[in-house]
Amino acid sequence: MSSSWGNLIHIQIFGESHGGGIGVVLDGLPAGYPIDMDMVLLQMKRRAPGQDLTSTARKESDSPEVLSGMLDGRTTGAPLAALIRNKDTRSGDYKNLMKLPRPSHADYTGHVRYSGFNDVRGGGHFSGRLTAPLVFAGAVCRQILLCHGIHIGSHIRAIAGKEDTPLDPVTVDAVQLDELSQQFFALVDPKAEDAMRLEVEKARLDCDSVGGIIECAAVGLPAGIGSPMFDGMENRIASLVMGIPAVRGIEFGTGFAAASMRGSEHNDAFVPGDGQVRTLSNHHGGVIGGITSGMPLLFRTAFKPTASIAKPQQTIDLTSGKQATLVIKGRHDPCIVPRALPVVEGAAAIAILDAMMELGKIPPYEGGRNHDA
Ligand SMILES: Cc1cc2nc3c(=O)[nH]c(=O)nc-3n(C[C@H](O)[C@H](O)[C@H](O)COP(=O)(O)O)c2cc1C
Ligand SMILES: C=C(O[C@@H]1CC(C(=O)O)=C[C@@H](OP(=O)(O)O)[C@H]1O)C(=O)O
Repeated sequence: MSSSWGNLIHIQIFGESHGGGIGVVLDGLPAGYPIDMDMVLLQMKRRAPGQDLTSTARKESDSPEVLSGMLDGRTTGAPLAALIRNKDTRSGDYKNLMKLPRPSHADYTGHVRYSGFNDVRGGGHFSGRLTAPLVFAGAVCRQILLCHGIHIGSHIRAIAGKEDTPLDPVTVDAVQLDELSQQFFALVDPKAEDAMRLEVEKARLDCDSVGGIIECAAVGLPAGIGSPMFDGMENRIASLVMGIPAVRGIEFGTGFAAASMRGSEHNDAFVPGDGQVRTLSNHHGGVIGGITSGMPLLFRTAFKPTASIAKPQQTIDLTSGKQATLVIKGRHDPCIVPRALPVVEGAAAIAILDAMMELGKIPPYEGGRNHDA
């Protein structure tokens, strides 16, 4: 399976939802950077299952065991490997799904692609659970970026059509993003929470699910990071974000709405700023020609409603080829969005760090260690 990514930072994610564990190997990290494990654990906790009624009831502590690549709280430059054990598996819930694939989950396509040998339990390697190691990798990368003044945060832009106030693409700053990136149900306007939760709860009680949108931003990024065509900043972020299970789309800046604007409306006028060129508006979302402009980088990600719902559904019996009725048992997120916030932020951090390293913008920590000093 193809679960490796990166040019300079290379990540390899392994494991299955109901196997012994899941994990990540992060290769190519710069040496000497301090990693605060409490900050890593905070991000792991934001994503962990079993939080509240918006999430699956499966309980996992998601504490990563760091096997290599760190010494005395700093990166050593060797591959950083982390293992997260699976504990609360209930594989009996998946017995009928071996032959009755869930509509909109990967049971059927996985069955065809891997000749029926794929592990369906808990979604196997397709599971949202595999985003735990992605969050670990992202939490490490974002701390390296923080040493260079780059801050990343996100909020729930919408759930089931109930909207939060958008981030201001021009004035969004480090303080706002740092605050958002510590919260579970992160919102710009906390008043939006009740209406969103109500939609999730209504869907849950209806044996159904809902989707939503996450808006993510990064500030402090210098201008000039990225490349044209196939290696642009958008391409790199999108390739990781689209790898997050249940993601259906991503748009940068004004995104699809740009299609119905005039050039005179959409163009962002250049103005002199504090020692750097800025733009008056930020429809471009911080990236032009695949290269960062120095303005806040901003994108939105659409999540579909969770596939596994408790309502009876129509499917095919893979053994007989006949139509069948499926009733899914088990513990599922009625809405994936709240737990996906640190996943999206982590994906952005990995992509940005990789792009910066490629241009030699991430030096060894403080120029390296002098053991004689
Ligand atoms: C954090 C997270 C939790 C998820 N939880 C569930 C879940 O409980 N039930 C489910 O059917 N899908 C869940 N998903 C989504 C599925 O894993 C995903 O829809 C499936 O693997 C098919 O992939 P695709 O939607 O990207 O095509 C979750 C995804 C994420 C990111
Ligand atoms: C375990 C997690 O989420 C799981 C993601 C998931 C899926 O199909 O993606 C299905 C459920 O698995 P299970 O049936 O084993 O409870 C979720 O609980 C996690 O995010 O850590």
